[in-house]
Amino acid sequence: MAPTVAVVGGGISGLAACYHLARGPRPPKVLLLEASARLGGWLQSTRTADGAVFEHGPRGIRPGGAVGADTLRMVSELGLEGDILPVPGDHPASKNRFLYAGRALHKLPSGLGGLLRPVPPFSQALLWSGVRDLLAPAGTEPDESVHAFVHRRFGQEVADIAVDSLCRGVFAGDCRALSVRSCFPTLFKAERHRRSVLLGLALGSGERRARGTRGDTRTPVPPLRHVRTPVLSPAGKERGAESRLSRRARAERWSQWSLRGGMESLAEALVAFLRPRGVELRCHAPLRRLRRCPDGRWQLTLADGTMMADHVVSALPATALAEVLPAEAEPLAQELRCIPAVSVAVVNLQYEGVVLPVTGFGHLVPSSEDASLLGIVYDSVAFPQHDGAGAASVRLTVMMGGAWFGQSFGDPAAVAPALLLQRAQAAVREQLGLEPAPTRSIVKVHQACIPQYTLGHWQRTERISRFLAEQRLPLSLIGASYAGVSVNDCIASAKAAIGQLLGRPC
Ligand SMILES: Cc1cc2nc3c(=O)[nH]c(=O)nc-3n(C[C@H](O)[C@H](O)[C@H](O)COP(=O)(O)OP(=O)(O)OC[C@H]3O[C@@H](n4cnc5c(N)ncnc54)[C@H](O)[C@@H]3O)c2cc1C
Ligand SMILES: C=Cc1c2[nH]c(c1C)Cc1[nH]c(c(CCC(=O)O)c1C)Cc1[nH]c(c(C)c1CCC(=O)O)Cc1[nH]c(c(C)c1C=C)C2
Repeated sequence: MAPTVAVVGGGISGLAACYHLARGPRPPKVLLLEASARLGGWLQSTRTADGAVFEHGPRGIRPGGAVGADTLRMVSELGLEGDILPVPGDHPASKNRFLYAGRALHKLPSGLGGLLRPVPPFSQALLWSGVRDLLAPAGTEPDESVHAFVHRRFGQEVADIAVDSLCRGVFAGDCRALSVRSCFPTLFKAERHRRSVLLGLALGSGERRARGTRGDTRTPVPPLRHVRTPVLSPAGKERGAESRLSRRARAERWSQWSLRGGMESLAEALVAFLRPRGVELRCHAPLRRLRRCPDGRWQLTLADGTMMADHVVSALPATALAEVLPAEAEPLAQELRCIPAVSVAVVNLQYEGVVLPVTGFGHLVPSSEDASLLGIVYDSVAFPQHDGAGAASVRLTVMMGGAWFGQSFGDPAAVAPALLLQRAQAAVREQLGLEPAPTRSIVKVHQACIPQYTLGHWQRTERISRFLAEQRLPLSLIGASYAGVSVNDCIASAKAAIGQLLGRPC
């Protein structure tokens, strides 16, 4: 009888794991368990009757690198090629990003000219920060906060303004708490291998090729029928032939892409792929308890009974997995509880008859300017196809809270949506000068939605890997909590884990 694999968590990581389990020859029996009423996790798009699309989670995926190419290959195989909305390299949303600092918008410098002269909000030419990096000795610490690392290599202003904002625009996090080794492994390795970050980025880190993108904790795993060995998978880098879509993305220098029906259509296409292949997809099915049976299989306790599985792939947030582990896995649960996640308020706004003062991807706000307001995405610039029918509209997404949610708004479970809407509208008035009231607004509070790789995260994931290996648990850990929060990283971690489980690259 084919072994049973239970995938727990129906976000993009869990769905991608099912996809790789189902598409090979002689697939195991696959069951996906999702606690909520829908599949897709943070991939959430609202489609309105007039054809507009509002993203409440990810809105753009990067095509570059091995992981970006792998996602595009999957998108092609799912038949979504015709739905792709690319943002080419010469588009304003690719070229222009802004910072709101000193109560004004500033375009982030690009090109040589922007580096040679002082460009506000920076008081000196960024060239000098580059020179500093080329001359500074290499660091010796095994990990450092992102802020400390950038301060040491590029100086205080770059750390306080540029990198503070970058960490808010990717992790909704505080660069003084986040780990450079885990959040920006390319920068960390560039310094380690070439002494200078810029040299490392220009020449490549000089590492041997076959390593994961974010960590190096991969454990070799025998094929599924023999599996009693654990997996904590970093985003995998094994490459197949480049897809036509990926070649096109490279030729047209896409900075990001979306889908005509919004990012949620990626989850829907995966569901449509999985159902006819016999994968059982169960919503309203929260996993309550995992227990190891004497024969080595797992017993999964659900709200309405129990089931057995030979292998469990956890695509849950780390803290959710910690809640269901058996008592004998308490050392693992303790590590998992130390991987926190921050909450983000996402407010979508649509305006009619207004013009943005600048055109670009959006702007970020350094924490020193306004800790509570992370940034504003100008959605209608990158993806006007999502504006819907009718008058030309401006669609914006205001993101608030993150690592500063508690101090700014209190408990995310109790905050009033009206307060968030008011704060978002005030920010749009103040920072973009749009005075009229929006014609449409949607407020969402995403609790614990972006994991934070804090200082020492790499040691935590190593200890987790070691525990899984020593205990020989038939358990794979994938998802945003471990080795990259981007959609690409989540899909790549699923692919790597299933490749190890099946004993062949996916
Ligand atoms: C506001 C926002 C903007 C973002 N923007 C971008 C972007 O532009 N580009 C990009 O690449 N990435 C972006 N990301 C990051 C990316 O979207 C996420 O990291 C990714 O979607 C996480 O997917 P996941 O499957 O690992 O986790 P999740 O989506 O969190 O899925 C986990 C699933 O597990 C379920 N679950 C929890 N407990 C249980 C249980 N006990 N039993 C069963 N099921 C359970 C949950 O209901 C959920 O569906 C953004 C994220 C957010 C929140
Ligand atoms: C203001 C808050 C946020 C915005 N987006 C996110 C948050 C928390 C989440 C997010 N954004 C990106 C990723 C994926 C990272 C990856 O490795 O692909 C995630 C999880 C993409 C991204 N967005 C910005 C940057 C610099 C990046 C990194 C990749 C890239 O260069 O494209 C900038 C940015 N994000 C937001 C705004 C308003 C903004 C402005 C310039 C929203």
